[in-house]
Amino acid sequence: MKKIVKNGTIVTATDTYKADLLIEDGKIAMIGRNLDEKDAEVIDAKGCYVFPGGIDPHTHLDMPFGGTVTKDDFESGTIAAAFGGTTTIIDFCLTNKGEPLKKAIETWHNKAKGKAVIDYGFHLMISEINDDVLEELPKIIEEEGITSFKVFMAYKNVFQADDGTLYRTLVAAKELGALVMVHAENGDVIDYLTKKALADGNTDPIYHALTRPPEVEGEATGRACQLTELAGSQLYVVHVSCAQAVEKIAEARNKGLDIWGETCPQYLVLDQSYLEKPNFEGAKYVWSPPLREKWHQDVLWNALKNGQLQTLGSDQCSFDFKGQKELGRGDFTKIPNGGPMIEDRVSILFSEGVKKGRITLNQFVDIMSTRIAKLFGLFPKKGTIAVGADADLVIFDPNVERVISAETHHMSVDYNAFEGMKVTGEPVSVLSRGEFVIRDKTFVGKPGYGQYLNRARYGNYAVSKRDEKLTI
Ligand SMILES: NC(=O)NCCC(=O)O
Ligand SMILES: [Zn+2]
Ligand SMILES: [Zn+2]
Repeated sequence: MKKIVKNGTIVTATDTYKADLLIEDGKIAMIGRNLDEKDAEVIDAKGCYVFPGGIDPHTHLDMPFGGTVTKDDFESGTIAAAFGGTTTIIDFCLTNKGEPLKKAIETWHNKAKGKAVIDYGFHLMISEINDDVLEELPKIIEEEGITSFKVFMAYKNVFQADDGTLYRTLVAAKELGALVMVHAENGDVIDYLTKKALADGNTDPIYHALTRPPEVEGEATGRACQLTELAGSQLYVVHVSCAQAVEKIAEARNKGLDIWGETCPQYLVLDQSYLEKPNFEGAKYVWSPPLREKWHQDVLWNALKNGQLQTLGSDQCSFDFKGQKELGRGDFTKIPNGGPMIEDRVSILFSEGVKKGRITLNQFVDIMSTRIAKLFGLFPKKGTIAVGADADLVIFDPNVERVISAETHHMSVDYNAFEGMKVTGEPVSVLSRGEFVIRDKTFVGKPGYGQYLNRARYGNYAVSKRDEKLTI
């Protein structure tokens, strides 16, 4: 059945205006004033903004890590995402050295299939580059539409790749039309500092932050930028947390390099003192890079405002406090790294960003949706409100005030990192390809409704033959 969204204010990355939207066959069919309501279900968006659905470019659902598995899987994780106004996620597919990449991707498809309630794609972790990997990569781009590769510069002896692997990934990505993503922290220095901290008897959660100082993030970010320049390739730095990393990205962009930066809500509103909470509660705030001293928050907000950073990912990687974070009692290196962020990403950006005058409404849409769609080969199918685009829509009440809490959130973890935080604004209804997933703040979606997204190549490859099929 056709649907018409009426009386709302449409907001895109460039425009804010009052109009109705006609939805047909899951797509936006018409935008205009006083559209004919005949045979259509009318959705009243009075007093609300109508945004393109949020796109979360950074999630870890159902991921084994730190001797356990993230609590949220593709079902609970995508339901929580939808409640928060996100209609697309891109999750990280982990790979194992010596194993075909295709096998890892199959594993990830099996995790998501039948569970996701919104659309999803995958990034692919690159842990080694050899002849087998180089032979497989073009097929993975062609057949799977995975056009972004992730290299970890940290987590020594777990995920960490060496500089040669990063450089060769950058070269391959340039040739193939893919975007290389880096977790930029100097894993070798962290390894030394953590061993030293433990040897000195420093085992509390705060030492997670103290052994990963901002300089190790700045150094790795700068190194990744230099290697990108050398390879003539393109780079996306995930979860930027500090001034030192922003500085390196800004410097590289000023040189004209094709380098992008993402930050996360936790770095914008929480600080290092959270790791000092008593009774081991600091463990709830252990993720990498760690929370920083408060002054870094202003640097990150300014970077979003002036375009030095361009996107907001959640880095959703949730572990219960009880039984999971607690694995690290007496040894902070055993606390599984990560936090539950998928649900509050959009609301925090709106409340702390738009409502507090740090970014504009249109920048908000760009940062949480449009730019991400463009960088990761989903635009204009996703990330905007335009005729022909998927009807992924958020009807958002900008004035409602509420308090974030684990008691009311929809993630399956036993705490919320933003517990007690007052925010203004909330998604009322969320549609994915024209169907309600959230209706009047109630989940009405279906596990398995979410479709896998075969994404277009990066940048100028967007005109290639395969991508023409994806372009509307
Ligand atoms: N961020 C974090 O601590 N956990 C998820 C894995 C990663 O992104 O590094
Ligand atoms: Zn990371
Ligand atoms: Zn991550």
